[in-house]
Amino acid sequence: MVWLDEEQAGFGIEHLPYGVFSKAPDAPRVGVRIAGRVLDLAPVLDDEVFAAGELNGFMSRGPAFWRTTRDRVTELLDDPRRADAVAPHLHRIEDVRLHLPFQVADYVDFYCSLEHASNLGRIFRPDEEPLKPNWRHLPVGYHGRAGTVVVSGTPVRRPRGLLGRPGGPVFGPSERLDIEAEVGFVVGTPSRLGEPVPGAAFADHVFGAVLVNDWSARDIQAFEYVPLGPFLGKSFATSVAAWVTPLAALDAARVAGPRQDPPPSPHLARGEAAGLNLMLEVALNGEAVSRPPFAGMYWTPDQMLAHMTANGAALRTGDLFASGTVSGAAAAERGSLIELTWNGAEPLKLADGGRRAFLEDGDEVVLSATAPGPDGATIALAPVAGRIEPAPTSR
Ligand SMILES: O=C(O)/C=C/C(=O)CC(=O)CC(=O)O
Ligand SMILES: [Ca+2]
Ligand SMILES: [Mg+2]
Repeated sequence: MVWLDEEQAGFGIEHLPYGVFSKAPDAPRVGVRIAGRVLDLAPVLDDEVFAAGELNGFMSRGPAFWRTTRDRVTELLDDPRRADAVAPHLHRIEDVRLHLPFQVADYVDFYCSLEHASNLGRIFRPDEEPLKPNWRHLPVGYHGRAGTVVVSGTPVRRPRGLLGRPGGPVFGPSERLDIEAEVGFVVGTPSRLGEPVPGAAFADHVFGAVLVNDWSARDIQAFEYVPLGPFLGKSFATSVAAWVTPLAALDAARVAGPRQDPPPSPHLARGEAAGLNLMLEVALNGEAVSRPPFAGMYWTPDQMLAHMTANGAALRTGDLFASGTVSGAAAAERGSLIELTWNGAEPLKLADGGRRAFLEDGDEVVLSATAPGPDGATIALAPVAGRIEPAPTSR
């Protein structure tokens, strides 16, 4: 098919992620990505739910509707006889603006990588056991700030905050600005308050996955977060990719999670092949500095869902829950600079001759990921990018 000639690896017909785009003077609306193009869904599917500037309405309709939509889009794009009818509704990605794909309801950030949690324990609490006693019993998490989730490409302004100093804290620009490479899951179907959602119901509620960069100011975080947890050190911006990969596109990427010892409580029992074989990449100013593997995450996404609703907390359309930093066992698989540079003690040596302990103004970070697709194809999760801007100078 003519528009598939310029196919970009990972965005073939087996992927079809959803996003929100606009082309002046028209208002933002829902599109599906195929190779380097966006298909405008409202006119081709003749449904007003796609004429909205967010995926929430579509996502709230539930899994049967997600499935028929995906089938219809696949058919439309696959059938050469439809090409003339579809062509006017396909736009080149370079010609459109991409928006935050969904209105974020609640944002939860987990801490599911054993390697990441152990590394941070060693760095922040060198005199203690790296893992707290609760860690192997539940996926530890906290509530983030939904209103500061931004779409890929949005500049990230260096935050200011109280930084711990021997003579007492001083207020100033963070000197330890970091990234966290994470995978986020987006809730489509809500649940009722008071009714826990078991992990087995994951596909009934979760619409899809996005890459997340949970920017973290380690110095602000270190001073503020005992005992209630991360607050301003992580709430200045959290970036998500512009395209949400539907769960159905990740079927071939499903793998068993690692063995859990001790076995979790029955309400957190893990489903079969509940892990995802995603290979992440962290690029700093165009240079790959880490390749974190998601397949080894100790707590799997179904367990995150079961845990966050175990007390009866309701799910809302647009809830985003992220895995926490993805780190593997090898040094080159760590998903944050604080781990890659061991809290700045071992700066990264970059190809351009530069060194980095933490992020400098002007640095650009791009997270990307690939996963096995059907029939040997590869799925590329859409990248999430952000560039650091200097801290504000006024008080
Ligand atoms: O272990 C700590 O004290 C701090 C951990 C984090 O900052 C990690 C976090 O936000 C959760 C995650 O991304 O894994
Ligand atoms: Ca995080
Ligand atoms: Mg909120």
